[in-house]
Amino acid sequence: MADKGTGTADAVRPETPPGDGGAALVELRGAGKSYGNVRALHDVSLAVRPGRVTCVLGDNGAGKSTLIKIISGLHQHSEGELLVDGTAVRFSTPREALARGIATVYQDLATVPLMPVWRNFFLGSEMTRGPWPVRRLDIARMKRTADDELRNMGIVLDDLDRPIGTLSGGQRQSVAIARAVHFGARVLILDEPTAALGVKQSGVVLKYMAAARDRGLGVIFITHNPHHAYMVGDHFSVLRLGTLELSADRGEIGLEELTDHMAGGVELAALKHELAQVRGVDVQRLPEAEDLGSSAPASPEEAS
Ligand SMILES: Nc1ncnc2c1ncn2[C@@H]1O[C@H](COP(=O)(O)OP(=O)(O)OP(=O)(O)O)[C@@H](O)[C@H]1O
Repeated sequence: MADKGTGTADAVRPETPPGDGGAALVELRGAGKSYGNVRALHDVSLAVRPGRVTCVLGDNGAGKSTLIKIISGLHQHSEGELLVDGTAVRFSTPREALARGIATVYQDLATVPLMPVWRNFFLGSEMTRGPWPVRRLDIARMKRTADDELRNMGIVLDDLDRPIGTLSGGQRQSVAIARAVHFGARVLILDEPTAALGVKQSGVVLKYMAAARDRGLGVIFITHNPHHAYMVGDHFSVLRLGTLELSADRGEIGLEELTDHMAGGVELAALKHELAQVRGVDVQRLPEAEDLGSSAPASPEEAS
């Protein structure tokens, strides 16, 4: 199929998956969710395997948020099954999902901008020393551990005392990924981590997403950008109006075809056909489907 090997994609995403897939960490089987009489998700099946990036793509309203809310314990599915390590579960709270190693990094990141990087790294799980009642924060150990963990992921920040709000969006996302890895995530859900970022910063985040995958995590990458998905993805699930429109492994689909499956390809062709009937509209000047997605991320050289 077309366009399997763009140079940039190969650089971030090696052709041979680092993990063989293995048994699914998390699986949806015919899962669905209705909000009152709005059916947001219907009959969706998806497997998240260790050492692999599973991309969930879809346009606005496709059901991406609903899907991650089910897996992360914010909402319960109203049809089908959610399995963790092969056993059917029904989470009541995000804490229950976290206890099973399912961590979610949301776009807003829930950080405290004025606090230092190391403090945000441990927010809510601070290290302490000394016996009660003279127990104190173990600042030196937290700084050292945060530095080690960030370096292990290849993230080098010159000063961990900097307020996290002064880091770039890509760096903040990267810190959040390293944090989830440190606190034992086995499944990492990333909710549109590149949506608000420019080309270079998107490349940075994709690089650390690949690093988490290389450490054996199962990564769920939510995005509406097929270019970003194709840089790191091992599997692609495209949602449309709440149902699974495509489910394909990397070897089964090229970037061009993936882009066509996203809103844009088929609709644009139909729209062009309609517009061709309207006087004064030059359909030849309309963009092609692939031009509609936001720009592809930087090459890793540029991104590093
Ligand atoms: N709490 C809710 N109550 C009623 N309807 C909802 C609720 N949350 C989502 N929906 C509806 O479910 C459908 C899927 O929404 P969802 O937010 O999962 O899509 P999405 O792919 O994440 O979209 P976006 O990219 O715009 O965030 C939409 O039609 C939406 O209006």
